Amino acid sequence: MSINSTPQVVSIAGSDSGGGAGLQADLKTFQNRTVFGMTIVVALTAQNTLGVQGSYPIPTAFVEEQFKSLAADFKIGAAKTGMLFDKEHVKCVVDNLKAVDFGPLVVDPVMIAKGGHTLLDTDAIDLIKTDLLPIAYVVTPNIPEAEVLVGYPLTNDLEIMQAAQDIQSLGVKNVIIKGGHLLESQSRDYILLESGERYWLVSERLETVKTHGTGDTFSACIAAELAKGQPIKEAILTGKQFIQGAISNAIDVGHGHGPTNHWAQLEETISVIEE
Ligand SMILES: Nc1ncnc2c1ncn2[C@@H]1O[C@H](COP(=O)(O)OP(=O)(O)OP(=O)(O)O)[C@@H](O)[C@H]1O
Ligand SMILES: Cc1ncc(CO)c(N)n1
Repeated sequence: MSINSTPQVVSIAGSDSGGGAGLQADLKTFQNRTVFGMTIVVALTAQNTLGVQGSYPIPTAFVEEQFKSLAADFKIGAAKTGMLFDKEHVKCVVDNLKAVDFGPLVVDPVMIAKGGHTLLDTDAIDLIKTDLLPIAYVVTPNIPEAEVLVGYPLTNDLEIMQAAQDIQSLGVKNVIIKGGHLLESQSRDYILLESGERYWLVSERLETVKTHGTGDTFSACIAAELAKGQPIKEAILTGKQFIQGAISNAIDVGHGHGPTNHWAQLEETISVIEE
């Protein structure tokens, strides 16, 4: 009888046919970080480095069937969510997560693709706040997503720090507000942990258009490290080191906002700045 001792992780998200974001980015990241990766497909997109040409939901009954298949066989040590499509799918994912033990949950509250295509109906946002975040261990909004979650603009550090606290008060234990959208010479992510510890993770901002799927790759790496039993602070640092390595060692595919390099190594030049 198997004791399922190899670290296992699942991504509950949408497929990116272009391979740089969504489930494909997650699986590539899991492979790099040497955890066994699985998927629960919530939606499909026709997508490339130029944008999202179309999207299509998987029937919720079939999303549920995938949950049941995995729960019946594997010992999943961590999970992440990405593109959840609409309210009905958020509810399905929440109900199913409550019925299984997939370990700590990383929620990447994916809303809009970098090219502007909607990946989550806006009327699903309330349910993310009231039902998904209370069962999440970590949430990783970018600045626009954090603004939607808190309902006010984030224009300076103080507002970002306040937003992290307001998001934590929705019930999620650890909050990371990603600074990839801040136009500064540094790329700074703000972290508020369950313990109350708060700090910025700072790296050199890389001048590139090849940032398709950065958020997915970052959160997938955190989920992979949690599945291996890493404490949250180490898992987040590894996520930042991995995304820095994946952006800086560029690959050349597609004609638009190219994907990151999922076979890159960790880039260790990250500073931790206590608040
Ligand atoms: N140009 C860059 N140089 C260095 N780090 C970056 C850059 N862009 C993003 N990052 C880092 O990548 C991670 C993801 O941040 P970002 O804000 O881009 O996520 P996102 O908008 O959710 O991405 P996506 O929607 O493409 O998945 C963060 O750790 C951020 O600091
Ligand atoms: C399927 C999918 N999930 C997430 C993102 C956000 O990067 C994307 N572009 N596509």
